[in-house]
Amino acid sequence: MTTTTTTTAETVLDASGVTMRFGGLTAVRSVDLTVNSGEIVGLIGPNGAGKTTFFNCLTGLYVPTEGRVSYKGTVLPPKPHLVTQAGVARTFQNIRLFSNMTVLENVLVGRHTRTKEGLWSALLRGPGFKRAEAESRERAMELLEFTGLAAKADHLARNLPYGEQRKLEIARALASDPGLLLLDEPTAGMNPQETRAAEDLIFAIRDQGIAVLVIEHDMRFIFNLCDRVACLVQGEKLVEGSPEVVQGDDRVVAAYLGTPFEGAPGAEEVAEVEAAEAEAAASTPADAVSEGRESTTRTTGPEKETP
Ligand SMILES: Nc1ncnc2c1ncn2[C@@H]1O[C@H](COP(=O)(O)OP(=O)(O)OP(=O)(O)O)[C@@H](O)[C@H]1O
Repeated sequence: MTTTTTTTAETVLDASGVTMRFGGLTAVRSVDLTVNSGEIVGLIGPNGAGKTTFFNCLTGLYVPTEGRVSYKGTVLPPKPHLVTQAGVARTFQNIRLFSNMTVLENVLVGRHTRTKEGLWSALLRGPGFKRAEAESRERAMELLEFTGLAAKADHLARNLPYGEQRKLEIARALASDPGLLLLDEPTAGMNPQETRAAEDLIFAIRDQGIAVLVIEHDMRFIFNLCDRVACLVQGEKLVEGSPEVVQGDDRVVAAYLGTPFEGAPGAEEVAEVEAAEAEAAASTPADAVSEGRESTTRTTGPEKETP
């Protein structure tokens, strides 16, 4: 496995031995991944490889069966709001906006982890609350400027075109002032122009000092954007390295095409099943005829006539 490590940068995210099982299914198996300050790291892999499950383990939505996730040297608590408070924000594969709230209100919701005013202050609307509210609005408007949505601050979220809804999700995530932003398929459903704009936005986010971990299926986007890319296959990290290294790795191509290769995650199990099936197929016809029953393993060809 090829690994590129930046030793001088601060480690922002350190996921170590993360495993997530759902009953008998191991969706993520012993995955290690770091993200350093100033980096954009990509997470790729075929459908069902475990990418979103891994994100859910990082953000407290799932409690990993095994493993540990640290942010800037501190182990993250397995509760989404505490993870956000610690400095890790995320967007979702399926857009999760408050569709009947305005664009500005959506960003203000994302701001709540950074406001200190409590319930009584909010109910009494005292000077502390008003000051905090004004600051939140100012910050939210800054973020809308940054993401190019300021002109639509008063529009209902549901009336935004799809690409802008994705941007709004990012603005809302940024409202919690994260040090690490996790993006789950940020360009899904976007046209090429919107995808290019999303790329520029993510570069700008990185330039503001926020490390980024991004899941994407658009390979051109990911290889253009990322400093480092990790490829998951059947829950295991198969390859990690620079975009050039990952792009040129035959195992990654094979994994996407579904071609089996030596050492592939799950390949041993597949080989065992295939061997057992071959053995059964070789022995079953004679047995089946002598015992007067049909083979259940054979799927093609007519039954052979016995003289
Ligand atoms: N809550 C759950 N309960 C049971 N199985 C789950 C659950 N969440 C995910 N899985 C399974 O875990 C595996 C990994 O799914 P996951 O959604 O993480 O893959 P992915 O790489 O994000 O896929 P995609 O690219 O299609 O979004 C799949 O087999 C999926 O069916």
